[in-house]
Amino acid sequence: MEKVIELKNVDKHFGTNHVLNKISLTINSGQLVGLIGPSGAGKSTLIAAMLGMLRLDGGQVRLLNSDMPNRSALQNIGYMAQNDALYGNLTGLENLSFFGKLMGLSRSVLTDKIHLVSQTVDLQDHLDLRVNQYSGGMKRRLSLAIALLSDAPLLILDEPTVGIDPELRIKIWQELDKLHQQGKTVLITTHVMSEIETVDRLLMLRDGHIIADNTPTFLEKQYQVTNIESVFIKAGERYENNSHI
Ligand SMILES: Nc1ncnc2c1ncn2[C@@H]1O[C@H](COP(=O)(O)OP(=O)(O)OP(=O)(O)O)[C@@H](O)[C@H]1O
Repeated sequence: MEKVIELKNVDKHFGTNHVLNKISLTINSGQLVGLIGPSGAGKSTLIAAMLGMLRLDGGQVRLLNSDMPNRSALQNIGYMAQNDALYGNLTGLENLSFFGKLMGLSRSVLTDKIHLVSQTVDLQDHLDLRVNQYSGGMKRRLSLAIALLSDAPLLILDEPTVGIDPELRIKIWQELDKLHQQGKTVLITTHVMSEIETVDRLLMLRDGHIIADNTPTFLEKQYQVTNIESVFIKAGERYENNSHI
């Protein structure tokens, strides 16, 4: 199986804060991977490290067979950051067109894709509104739509469902499942534990370490609980108890 993301001993401090502690990790092609951890655990930092957007204190990252940082490798990734990078003075449609053209999509492909992704995130009726008139949730949805525009084999989505209503969240997960079934690799962070039950693999980050890495079913059995929220709590408690011995 092809390695899509490979981290070896990735290390990062912010001052005295050891955010990534020699993390080694491989994600294979076609996996749907959930990344969870308490607020401030370093999930966004880990993603930035994967994308080569961060100066590391140590370690190496390979992404889609390129050593990172590598600007051209980023063209093969649909990335959604936690902070929306949108043009407020442009409409939703103009934002989608702008980013689609940057991705090199032809006019006809772009028209079809915009139609598809704006329905996925339920923004089809708001595409002519300027983005600075969008609500926070609408901006998140537009950012997700932009990440879904490309046909990239790898999607990295940092908190795509924050501020999004439950019904639409289900629709978005259906779309992610579809992309997963098409063979795409998807890495997603979330605070919504219930939505992460269906991933192939769950990574739990705490104190700069991956403290759990397995299927949700395996982890629920291991911690003798019936949901991921309880795994999250128990794995955290076990880690805290062991780290203070
Ligand atoms: N540029 C930076 N300079 C200094 N500290 C930073 C910087 N970026 C992140 N940090 C710190 O690194 C730690 C990890 O931050 P990060 O944003 O990666 O966490 P997270 O797990 O994504 O959190 P959340 O779930 O709240 O989004 C936090 O303590 C944060 O304050």
